[in-house]
Amino acid sequence: MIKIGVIADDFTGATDIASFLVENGLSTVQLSGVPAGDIELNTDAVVISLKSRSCPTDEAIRDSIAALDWLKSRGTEQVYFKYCSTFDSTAAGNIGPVTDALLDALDHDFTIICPSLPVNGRSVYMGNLFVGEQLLSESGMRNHPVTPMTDSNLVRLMDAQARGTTGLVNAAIIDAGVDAVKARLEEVKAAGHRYAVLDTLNEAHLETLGAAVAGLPLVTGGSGLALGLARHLATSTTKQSAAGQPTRGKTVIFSGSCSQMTNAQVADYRQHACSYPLDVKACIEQDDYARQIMAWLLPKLDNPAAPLVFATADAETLAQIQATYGAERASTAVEETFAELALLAKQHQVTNFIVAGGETSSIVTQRLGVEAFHIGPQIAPGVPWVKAVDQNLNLTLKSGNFGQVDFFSRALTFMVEK
Ligand SMILES: Nc1ncnc2c1ncn2[C@@H]1O[C@H](COP(=O)(O)OP(=O)(O)O)[C@@H](O)[C@H]1O
Ligand SMILES: O=C(O)[C@@H](O)C(=O)COP(=O)(O)O
Repeated sequence: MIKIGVIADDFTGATDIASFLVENGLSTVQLSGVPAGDIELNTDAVVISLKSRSCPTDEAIRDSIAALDWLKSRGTEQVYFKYCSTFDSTAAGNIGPVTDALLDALDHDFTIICPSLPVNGRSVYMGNLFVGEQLLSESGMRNHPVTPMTDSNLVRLMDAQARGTTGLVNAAIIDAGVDAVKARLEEVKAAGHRYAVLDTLNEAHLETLGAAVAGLPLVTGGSGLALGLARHLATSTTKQSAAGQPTRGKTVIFSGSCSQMTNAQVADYRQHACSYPLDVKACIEQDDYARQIMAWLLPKLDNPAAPLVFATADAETLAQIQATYGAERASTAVEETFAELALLAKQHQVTNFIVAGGETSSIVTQRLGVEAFHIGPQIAPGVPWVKAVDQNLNLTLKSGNFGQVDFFSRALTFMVEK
């Protein structure tokens, strides 16, 4: 029986939530999409990684329902739809429609919306999402290449995207404890709302919420709530991360995120290692571009400071590129170049991949053909090493916004001899 079955809308988000489940005592396996064949699993939690955040809505629904069917066939007690802690969604919005489709398929009519992750500065107050001290709409997320966020109000965002209406459980009620939250959820439901946004300011709130929503068939949110649920469900406090320990091998770093944090991380790492700036024009126009980059990488694969290939650009440069080539054309070409490069690197015996960016990580992992991961130690909150179950591959899938400034150097220090 799976205690928590997570459907994650991208791969970095999936490793993020898997790492919080593991850190808080639940054994967890992460799957790359819905497994095609039979797979033997004996874990408390399963996280299915999809690439459904910014694809067309009907595809996102189809993939999420396939994941749900698989989880139901395994006897999952609670389903968790994991999206970004910054509520990343396109103007048409996949979070609302996928939530509605999951509720329908579970024959249920109520769920909660909880994107917060206080340890990484994502909090919700009176239904408004903050990144550090800034409203979401005033943070770097307003310049995201694929899902720019220009509204911070979760009630408004849900009302625009989803079928039903949204109520609020505010911070004062959460301070009052588990019973007060349960009573308020009943009130929100009785008022005819289909969703309740949960304020969250700190870890104590997550623990209260974890206990209060433990019985709901479907919960939705970022990875923070997983901490609360895992602490409520786990029978031991031991971290379950030994199976994902990375071993030493040829290593590359790919950065496809344009977040402010990844820009700072790339600038920091470039001082210590060889780096290759991706040329977006060449990604679009040159069929053999990935091979050219592989030729540059080849003599550097055993460097103690692993070589870095980056598309990461600041907001102004990105805007110029998007104006020249179109946002979708540019991002698709960049993603495809990283995917081809990953496959070439694997053919040249690279076993360790450190990848920054959710969309980038999703396509790289899919192209490497990994079916399932063990979750290893956390390099930063929400960013663990993961180890392929079925091949000799160690990966770090870093959310664009997460990690310390020296994240790439830190990640390299975790590898041990086989
Ligand atoms: N220089 C660039 N020009 C255009 N698009 C880019 C550039 N660098 C990255 N991208 C695209 O931006 C998107 C970044 O998304 P993602 O990888 O999910 O990062 P994050 O985790 O920051 O959201 C990807 O589709 C990537 O291909
Ligand atoms: O919840 C989060 O912030 C992350 O887990 C996440 O979803 C990462 O997405 P990207 O920022 O696109 O890497």
